[in-house]
Amino acid sequence: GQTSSGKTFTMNGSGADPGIIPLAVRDIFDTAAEAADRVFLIRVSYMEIYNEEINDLLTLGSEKLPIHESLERGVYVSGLREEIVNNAEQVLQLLELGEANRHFGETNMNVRSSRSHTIFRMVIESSAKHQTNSGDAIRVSILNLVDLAGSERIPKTGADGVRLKEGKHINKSLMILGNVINKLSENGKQRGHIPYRDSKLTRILQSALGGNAKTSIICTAAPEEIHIEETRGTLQFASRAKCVSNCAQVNEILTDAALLKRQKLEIEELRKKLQGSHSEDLEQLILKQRNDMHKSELERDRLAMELEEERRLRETLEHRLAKQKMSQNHNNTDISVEQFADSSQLDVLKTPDSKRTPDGFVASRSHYLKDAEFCPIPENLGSVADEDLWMQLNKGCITDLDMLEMTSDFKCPPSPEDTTA
Ligand SMILES: Nc1ncnc2c1ncn2[C@@H]1O[C@H](COP(=O)(O)OP(=O)(O)OP(=O)(O)O)[C@@H](O)[C@H]1O
Repeated sequence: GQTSSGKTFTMNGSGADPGIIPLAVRDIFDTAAEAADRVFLIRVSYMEIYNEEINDLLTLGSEKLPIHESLERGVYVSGLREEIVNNAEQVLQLLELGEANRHFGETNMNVRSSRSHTIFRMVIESSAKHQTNSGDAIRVSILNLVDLAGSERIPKTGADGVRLKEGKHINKSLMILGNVINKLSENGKQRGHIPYRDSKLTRILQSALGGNAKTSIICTAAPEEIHIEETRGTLQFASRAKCVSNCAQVNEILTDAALLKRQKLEIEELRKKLQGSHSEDLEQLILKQRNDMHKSELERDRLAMELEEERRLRETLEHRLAKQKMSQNHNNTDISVEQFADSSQLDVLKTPDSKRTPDGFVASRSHYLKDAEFCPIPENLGSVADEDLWMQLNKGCITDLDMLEMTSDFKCPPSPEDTTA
């Protein structure tokens, strides 16, 4: 608002009618007292920007403090005194001290015109009294209560000399504040560069204007018609400022211990999630491996049974061969087993067509020895061999009798029917 429209009065008020600053201070301490589960540390500072220079209002004779910027603290005024306070009264006393140090000047429009912008700052830190799952996080809030010097028309204020110089600085910084607000109120992509650095006021209030902050602006206007231009300008500024939208979040600072504790919790949660997501896959894998193992066991049992069967068969045959050999040794006229050295002949022992007798073996198979050389018919038998007699003479060594019929020496006796005919 223009000069003498009531900005300082709105912020400070009077004894009987306290302004925003004393009301806010009391409110903060009341709220802190209600939050029984948290401990608070509150610090205050009070500065003014006079002729584009920063003065500490809580330190007598302090002038021209520089602005610095760091990753940890952001933009800050170096060397500014910060007082730790425990109650509202303490703060109000400091405010009084600051007011006494502030630059005021008499103009045609205001006998006690603010010739500087002031920033009263409260830094409120809090942490949980008792340790919680979220660790020892410290919440940090900063409350800036700003009283601007009023814009002024030089002819109206009648400023000259020092007042004129002050007025120029005031107007310039207010114009830059207007530019910053205009830029911030533009659509995100069209915003472009925001000229925070063009004035100390906007630089210090950078985070409060367009950063992680909630900002309230009170505009004051003089009702007289003569000030209509200034009132119009004030209202234009207000309508632009309404378009700025910020996104405020809770600021937390973590101590090393709190950070470690949080990270441990996060790791634990992630581990649980990881186990949960893999358990189904693992179960399926285990099930498949069990099935495979079971199949392998069945196959192994089957092979073992086959092997056992083979072994038993082999033993039986070896046993028979041994017996047959002994039998052959006792009867030289019998066919010797050695005659069957040819493996193809030995194979007949396994053929299903073999006529099995406990002590005998099959001498031949028709498809192995087509001429039946294996079974010379004994001389005393003549041309016809009776099956029983053949077996008797051969001591159990029987041959394929069907094959005998095909030998050249074998003459089949005529059947009784044929003889009768
Ligand atoms: N609401 C109000 N009730 C009573 N007095 C008021 C009110 N608003 C302003 N005043 C009085 O008007 C005068 C000018 O007010 P104030 O100094 O607050 O104006 P300002 O906008 O801060 O001016 P400047 O920009 O020049 O500092 C003061 O004497 C103040 O006490």
